[in-house]
Amino acid sequence: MIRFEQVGKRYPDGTTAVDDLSFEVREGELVTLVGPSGCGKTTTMMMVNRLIEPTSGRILIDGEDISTVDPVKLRRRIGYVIQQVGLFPHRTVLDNTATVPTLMGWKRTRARERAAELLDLVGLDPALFGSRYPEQLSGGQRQRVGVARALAADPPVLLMDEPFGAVDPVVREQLQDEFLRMQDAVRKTVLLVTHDIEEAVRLGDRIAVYGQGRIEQFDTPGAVLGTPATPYVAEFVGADRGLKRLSVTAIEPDDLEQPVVVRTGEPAGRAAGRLRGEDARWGVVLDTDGDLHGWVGVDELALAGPGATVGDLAHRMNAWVPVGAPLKQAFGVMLQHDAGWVAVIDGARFLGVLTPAKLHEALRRSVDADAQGVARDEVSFDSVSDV
Ligand SMILES: Nc1ncnc2c1ncn2[C@@H]1O[C@H](COP(=O)(O)OP(=O)(O)OP(=O)(O)O)[C@@H](O)[C@H]1O
Repeated sequence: MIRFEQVGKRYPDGTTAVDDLSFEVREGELVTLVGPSGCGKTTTMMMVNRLIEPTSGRILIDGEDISTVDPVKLRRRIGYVIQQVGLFPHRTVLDNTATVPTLMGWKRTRARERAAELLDLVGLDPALFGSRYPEQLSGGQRQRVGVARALAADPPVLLMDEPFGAVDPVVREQLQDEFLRMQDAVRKTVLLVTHDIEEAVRLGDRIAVYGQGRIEQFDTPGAVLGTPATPYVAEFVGADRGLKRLSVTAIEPDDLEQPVVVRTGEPAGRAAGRLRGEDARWGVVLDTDGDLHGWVGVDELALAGPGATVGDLAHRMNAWVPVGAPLKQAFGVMLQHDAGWVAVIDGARFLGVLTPAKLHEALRRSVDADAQGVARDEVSFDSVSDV
């Protein structure tokens, strides 16, 4: 969708801002550009909407060389969100959001309807916020309006330069979550600049890690954290990259252990016998539909009077996570409930339990998969490895 072919930018004073960039952002993909200050991220982004012209190479959008496209027309196809947001102070939130459709000649009512829809999408009630002025909003709300405005004309491409940079960490995480949910729905092709590796990992389908003026690694968050391509990348992503990797590795059914399962209706004595037979100190309790009910200890089953069923003695299971959740979430739940394992469910159905040993194995598996899995077929074009 957006393709950089050996793109370079050299300023008249001799500064090389970027050099020989080659990579591609696929349709509907979110690529984050991350790196230290001054490494050329913003320059890269501004070359896409021709606010900066490259001095070598070319950029294609949908196969079309953008240097041949009228910049004004080009920018209509490209939403642009910047940190300072740049809302017009004397226009209401609704009118700010309707700016681009209005410029494009939409009828006023249609532009405003669209703006209201967009405000809703970014979590601002248009009835409440639409008539306010930017100064009557919090920083996070202003950022949201910035995103709504960039999406108003439904551009296929979105450029975002530190879009969540100006807010505190809690609001920032909230905005990131909301943005991810929204991106799931609208599937824009997004280039997002950040200097924060956590943000890059959290948001990116793939990440471009910049060194000085060039890309050191272009890959999935898991691969960048698991197998950094160069010592520079390893240092940039941080010594705690193993921990960060927990957030991008999903729990899979193969990662799970199968503990002894007892049923709510089963007599306590019989269940105790089964658990002892398997040398288990506890069992997972499922109801008749196979849904997770709780857990029960072998000793309490053994001590129960005649006529007691497993269901009478079962404890609620608080330590559970859905399959597909990141390992980090499972680890967090283990710590929160001081549990040696967590149940993993699919809807209500019990799939198995994740133990610390299995968690470690899962992490190992994903590191190995990324190390061998140079299944990244487009590698030759993805990486700028010839430097
Ligand atoms: N007009 C200009 N003339 C000369 N050098 C420039 C000009 N604009 C930018 N540069 C230089 O190009 C390099 C890349 O700048 P760029 O703004 O792309 O970096 P960045 O990675 O976005 O940094 P930051 O995270 O600090 O915004 C920097 O060294 C910068 O000083």
